[in-house]
Amino acid sequence: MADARRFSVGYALAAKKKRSFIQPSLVNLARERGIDLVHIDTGRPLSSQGPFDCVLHKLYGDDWKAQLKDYAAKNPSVPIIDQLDAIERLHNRISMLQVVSELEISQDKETFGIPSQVVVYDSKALSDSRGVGALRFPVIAKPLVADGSAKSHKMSLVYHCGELLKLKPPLVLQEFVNHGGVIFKVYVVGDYVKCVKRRSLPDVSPETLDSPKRSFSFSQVSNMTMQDKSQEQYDLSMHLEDAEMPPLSFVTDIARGLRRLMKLHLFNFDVIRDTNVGNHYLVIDINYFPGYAKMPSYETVLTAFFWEFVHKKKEDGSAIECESKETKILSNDHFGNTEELKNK
Ligand SMILES: Nc1ncnc2c1ncn2[C@@H]1O[C@H](COP(=O)(O)OP(=O)(O)OP(=O)(O)O)[C@@H](O)[C@H]1O
Ligand SMILES: O=P(O)(O)O[C@H]1[C@H](O)[C@@H](O)[C@H](OP(=O)(O)O)[C@@H](OP(=O)(O)O)[C@H]1O
Ligand SMILES: [Mg+2]
Ligand SMILES: [Mg+2]
Repeated sequence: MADARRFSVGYALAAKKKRSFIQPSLVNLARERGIDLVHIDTGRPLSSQGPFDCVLHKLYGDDWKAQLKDYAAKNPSVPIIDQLDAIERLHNRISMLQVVSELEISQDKETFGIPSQVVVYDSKALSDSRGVGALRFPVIAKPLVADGSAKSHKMSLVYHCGELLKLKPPLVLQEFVNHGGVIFKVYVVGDYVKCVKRRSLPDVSPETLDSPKRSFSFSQVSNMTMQDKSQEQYDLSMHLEDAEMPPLSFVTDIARGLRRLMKLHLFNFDVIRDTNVGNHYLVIDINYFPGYAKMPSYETVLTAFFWEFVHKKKEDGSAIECESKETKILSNDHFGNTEELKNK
């Protein structure tokens, strides 16, 4: 007999995130599968809302943290996607990438790592060449904190060390790695992994480095929408269409390893392929609860994820842990088709 029980997934999201993620197509598909997506009003105590079968959230600030902790203490059987301390690791661009070096994955044909980087806490270190260490220019200066603000996405590509003095710490100086102007974004939703291509910064030639070129600022280059014609031109010149994807098994291994170490269900990471090496990949960014609406078939994938989550809870009678033994794993092939792999 069909399961007539309905489930309620409470979501606490900033207005912009709500607009992009809570699309009618997702709400309707989830509803058809017996799952109601319910807005959480952060102006009222969380504990007075619900009941929920699980809580989904991406908000910053002490008030929300206190609300969620209070709710979790009063409702220990309601799973929270994801835990605050696990998410917080991604709010600092140093701790965010440390986890990559903890991955234990055999590296045969393809290898991976992170770019060389240093953290700079005060301006004095920028005028002292020891502060910059052995970094090779150009470097990308990234705000240390990744807290979802527009400021935290404002980066600078710096060609010469004299230009560093203009920057405002705390920041991370990360070696810029030539990667053919194409970035791979790997979306993770529980056990589901999807890799897509996006445009990125063009390579920097040795001639450019020899010229007195000035640093420049940019923000969220992979999401940039240029005027149609220039966008087309740019993608053509970068051979975006032709760029070879990294092997799916390789990115999936990294994704599953990161998921297990970080104890997170919802994130994406950015990977570039070092053009000088060819089969060496660098993880440069990890984002909690990214823009899933940009992922193909996001409604199907997210609905399946919620379904698994609430049913798992129902079967066990308890909140599920990140490392629980899942019997049904959603996977995807190179063509983006979703398939179910049983008892993997
Ligand atoms: N080390 C690097 N070498 C080459 N290009 C880089 C490097 N780091 C970042 N980039 C380029 O800069 C862009 C922004 O960097 P990053 O992804 O760290 O910023 P972000 O604001 O956190 O991005 P997102 O919008 O994905 O959260 C990347 O998408 C890529 O195009
Ligand atoms: O708003 P903050 O907390 O900074 O998070 C952003 C992430 O950093 C980005 O990675 C998301 O874009 P992508 O899904 O293209 O990576 C981006 O997606 P969005 O702009 O579609 O919401 C955001 O999720
Ligand atoms: Mg990024
Ligand atoms: Mg980011």
